[in-house]
Amino acid sequence: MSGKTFYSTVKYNIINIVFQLAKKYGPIFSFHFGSAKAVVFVGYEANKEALVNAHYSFGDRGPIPIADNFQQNHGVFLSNGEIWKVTRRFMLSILRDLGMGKRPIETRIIEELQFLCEAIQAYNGKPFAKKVLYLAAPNITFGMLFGRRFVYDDPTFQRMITIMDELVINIGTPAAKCYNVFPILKYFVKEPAFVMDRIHQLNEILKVLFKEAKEVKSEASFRTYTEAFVQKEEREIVADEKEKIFTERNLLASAFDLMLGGTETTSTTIQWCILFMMKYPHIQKKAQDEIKSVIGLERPPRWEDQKVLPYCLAVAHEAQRCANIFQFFPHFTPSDVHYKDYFIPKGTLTIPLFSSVLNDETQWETPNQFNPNHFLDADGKFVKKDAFYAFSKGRRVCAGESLARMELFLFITGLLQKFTFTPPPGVSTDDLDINPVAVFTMRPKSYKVCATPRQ
Ligand code: HEM
Repeated sequence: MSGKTFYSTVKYNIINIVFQLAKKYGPIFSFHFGSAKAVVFVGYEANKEALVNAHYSFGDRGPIPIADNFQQNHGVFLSNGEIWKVTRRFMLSILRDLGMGKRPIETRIIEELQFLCEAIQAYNGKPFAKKVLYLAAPNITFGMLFGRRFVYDDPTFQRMITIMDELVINIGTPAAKCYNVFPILKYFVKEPAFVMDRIHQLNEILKVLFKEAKEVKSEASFRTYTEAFVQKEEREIVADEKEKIFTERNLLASAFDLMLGGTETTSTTIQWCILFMMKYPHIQKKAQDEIKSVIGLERPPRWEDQKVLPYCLAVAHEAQRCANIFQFFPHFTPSDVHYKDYFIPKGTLTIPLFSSVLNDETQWETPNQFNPNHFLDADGKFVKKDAFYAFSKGRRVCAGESLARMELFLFITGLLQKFTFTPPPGVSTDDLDINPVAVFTMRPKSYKVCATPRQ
């Protein structure tokens, strides 16, 4: 357990404010959000009730105008109704067919881990920026979309990463957040136009990559999400269905969802984890000792090793809990709801506050500390925690959860197997800043890290 309090150092901590409000008004309360009313769910019990037990009542996606401008009720993240239902079902089944959470993707992740280790090794123990830790996860998603990986300095790869980065920053600026509440501000805020421009650029790149991928002949019925989607599109045209769902518009929108879901989230969590490992070297050492004694330093970790590496698995989960990259995601009531003693009208914005569950003191022994023991029993065995809401729960639960879990365990364990991570010379563990930067996600601030190969 770390001696330092995690959240005592986090300035402007909205969660603490919300907990104070919940103490005064109860775990479900409303406030005015621009001209609209929003209902907030605070803590484990309230969120479980809303997201799991009453998931149909609170299962629509709430509006995020800056992103709705380009998704226009397509894809999965930001859509509702029939298009969401059909596209989500299709996405989940294709990702499963492509091996999400199973051996084919495991093999791909382990291969990508070697490339990441080589990129880190090239710094020869000298400091490198956290950006390097961002490079591996996108290639897993890109493989599912385009059927290939990219070398890290490939200009198209770099351009896609840069665009995603610019989008994540610009969707989350204070001005963009104001625009989301008051869309009338569109004439005064630069972000909506900037975001649309980058989406346009990204779509042009995607179209070229889809075309290139189509030219590769393969025996399999489909090799990528894109191929499976286009086959569906062709069948829909033949069947002449009126409400077409498998359109190019929806392909671009759902590919964007996979890119955002599959790059920013996992990569940012890896960056957080390495920061925590530098900050709490005794925890890093304990994880490394476990790896050395159980699988050694040569054979890459496998997914089934999670059963014999409980401490590493706990570190990956605790990194996610403390990183808390999505504090909440807006939901919406699809119809009038009579819930407990409340009447919540159709179309009300509801905010399940994941952070309030991940920091709920009734569920976590030391919610404000980085403490892998949260996920271990007295015998050191891994325990699943129902209050682990990093991926949300219920109807809108993250569509890439099993992929993300596998990536995080394998990348984090594989990195700790090969390297010891320390702050650059002249920087102490106390100097390491674990306050987040709030963009669309909660990111760690810029940092540099040294990686020393383990013998
Ligand atoms: C550390 C990694 C990840 C975290 C923490 C994460 C977290 C989340 C959260 C909190 C939501 C919103 C749920 C809600 O509205 O209640 C979400 C939705 C989603 N995620 Fe993830 N995610 C991760 C990785 C991924 C990956 C790897 C993919 C796909 C390859 C993905 C695809 C999606 C999609 C498509 C949705 C929209 C689901 C819907 O609205 O029906 N995510 N994720």
